[in-house]
Amino acid sequence: METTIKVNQLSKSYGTVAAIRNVGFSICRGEVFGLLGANGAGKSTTIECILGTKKQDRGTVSILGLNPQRDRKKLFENVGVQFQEANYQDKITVSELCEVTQSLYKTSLSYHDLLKQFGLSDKLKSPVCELSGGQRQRLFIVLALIPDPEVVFLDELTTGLDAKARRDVWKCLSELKEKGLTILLTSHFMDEVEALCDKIMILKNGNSIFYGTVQNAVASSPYEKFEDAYLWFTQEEEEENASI
Ligand SMILES: Nc1ncnc2c1ncn2[C@@H]1O[C@H](COP(=O)(O)OP(=O)(O)OP(=O)(O)O)[C@@H](O)[C@H]1O
Repeated sequence: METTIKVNQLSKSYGTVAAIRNVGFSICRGEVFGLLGANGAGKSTTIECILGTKKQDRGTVSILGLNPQRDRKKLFENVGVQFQEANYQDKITVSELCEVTQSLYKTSLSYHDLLKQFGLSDKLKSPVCELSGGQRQRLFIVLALIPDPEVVFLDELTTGLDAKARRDVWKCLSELKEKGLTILLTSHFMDEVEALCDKIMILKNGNSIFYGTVQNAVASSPYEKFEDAYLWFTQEEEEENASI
């Protein structure tokens, strides 16, 4: 299978804080990859190094065969990023923000279709600042998909969404995956990870403590439920590390 993202022995420190150490994984085309770990585990740092918005101290990154530091422009055309909060004018409407986003790219998808898929059609004329938290979250996924990217980065995918909206987002993403979209997501919800991710990496204090499938993670733990296995991994390692 064609590799979309390849990360090799990535390390980055902020001053004396080692944010990530020797992180490595690869993601194939059409795969959903979950980067997991507690707050401060190193997820954002890893993503920023892959996108080239931060420079690693050591290690290499290849995304769509490009070097993110060198090929920024080409990368930008083919990679979508969901931001938690974007910078936009106070009173800008949903359709205006979509238009502006579309104008940044050479090729783009119809944002009308995307808004429909994500249940926001009736919000076209609404100011973004008047959307609910969950609606805004979905709008940011739409913005990430407007460039018709080959890879999309979704940070805390469904935080703030109600149960129905979460299921709808999962369904939309599964359909996009079927069409070959590669997805790297972070999530603190293990049901979501289980429903969507082909492979996961669990980070703890900047170290990779598990890399494989959800099924492997469960099988390597004494538990039957993934959430229990996840908690076991993150806690167990702490005790092991403490005794080393
Ligand atoms: N700009 C920075 N300057 C100094 N330290 C930083 C900076 N950014 C991150 N860190 C530190 O690096 C470590 C990893 O942070 P990172 O943001 O990558 O974690 P995260 O897993 O994305 O967390 P969250 O789930 O809260 O978003 C943390 O200890 C954090 O305090």
